[in-house]
Amino acid sequence: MEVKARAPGKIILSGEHAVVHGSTAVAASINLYTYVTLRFSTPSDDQDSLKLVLKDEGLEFSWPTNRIKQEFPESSAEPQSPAPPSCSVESAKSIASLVEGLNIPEAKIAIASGVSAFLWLYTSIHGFKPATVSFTSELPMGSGLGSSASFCVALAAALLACTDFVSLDLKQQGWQSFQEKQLDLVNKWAFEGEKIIHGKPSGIDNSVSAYGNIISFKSGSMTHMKANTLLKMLITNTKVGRNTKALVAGVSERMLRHPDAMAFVFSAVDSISQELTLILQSPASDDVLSVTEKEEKIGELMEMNQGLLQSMGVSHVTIETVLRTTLKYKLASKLTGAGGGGCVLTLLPTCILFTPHLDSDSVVRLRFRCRKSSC
Ligand SMILES: Nc1ncnc2c1ncn2[C@@H]1O[C@H](COP(=O)(O)OP(=O)(O)O)[C@@H](O)[C@H]1O
Ligand SMILES: C[C@@](O)(CCOP(=O)(O)O)CC(=O)O
Ligand SMILES: [Mg+2]
Repeated sequence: MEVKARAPGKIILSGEHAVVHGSTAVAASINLYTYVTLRFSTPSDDQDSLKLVLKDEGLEFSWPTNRIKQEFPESSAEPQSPAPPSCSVESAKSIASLVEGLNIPEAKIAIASGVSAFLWLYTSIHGFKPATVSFTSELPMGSGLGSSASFCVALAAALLACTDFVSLDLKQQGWQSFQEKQLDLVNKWAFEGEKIIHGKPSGIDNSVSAYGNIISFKSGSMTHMKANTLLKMLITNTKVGRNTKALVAGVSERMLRHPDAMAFVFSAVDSISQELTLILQSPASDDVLSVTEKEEKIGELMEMNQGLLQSMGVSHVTIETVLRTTLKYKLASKLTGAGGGGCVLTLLPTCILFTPHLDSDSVVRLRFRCRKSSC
């Protein structure tokens, strides 16, 4: 049997980092996906191992089932419980020992946390059952678009689809969607995977990847938003690699050094996200002036959020370059995701016809034409 699953990446419109400390954040899913294919071995395959294939990276790993049994003597080839366990210190050691022997190339060592999350989710749900699991993704890894969460959500979805905890008609062709209750389960398992990759995730990335659309999120609880506002966002990838776990830890350390000042920063972010939530949900309008007014407010909130992200220490010189470039065109931008490089969001007013143009020096130049007669 072969099961394919996919889960989307995301942009965070406001509130990254602060959301880890209890502030509200707003995120939307995007149409770039991570895909996973899960195929359990049959006796004719003569394969007594668990294989992980990371197609985009050109990497393939394999663990003999005996080796997995040795590290997880309690595990069985069948799922024990629908509730996801947290990875204990003992289990983390076992996973580290399974990952250590892989000789991952130094340049791709960041992948180790993804492999660890894979091993934890796979062995917790399907024990030492032999299988081949392949991944491919449209998302740039480590760029703030939630590749880690979409990896965990897609994997949890495929693994759970092959259990009795989730009833799907696997004989049916084409994509099927999970019901709300099943998504809750997928989301809980994916969160355990994110914990392994991020250290201390807020849960916003896996939630928006699992449920899609646009959500507001605070202290582990999610509200589906009925957004009435069409927003056009340009995503610029600075191509500066970074690691969410280290950036999140850096903000927590700053919080410990300056608890009072940081509490004000987080509280300001909370107000920004709440105001953004209200604007996005306000009634739609065809009137160009009120649309422009809304967009100006959203742009201003994004700029304020960016300022607060700078004060958390998660901006980067390349992010500042994108901000300066877009500001020349009076466009508001902010980093999205963990920052430190990665992607930047720019709000494109809906009145603008926009043509991104890649010059020979590989720098994106922007060309605009305004549809409004007033500007
Ligand atoms: N397709 C994938 N295959 C293997 N690991 C992945 C994949 N996608 C994400 N990961 C894991 O997630 C990490 C990136 O997550 P993170 O630093 O949170 O950035 P982001 O989530 O913004 O892309 C990678 O270094 C890797 O460990
Ligand atoms: C910084 C943070 O708010 C978002 C991280 O997103 P990403 O992994 O950079 O895509 C962390 C979190 O909420 O778990
Ligand atoms: Mg991530």
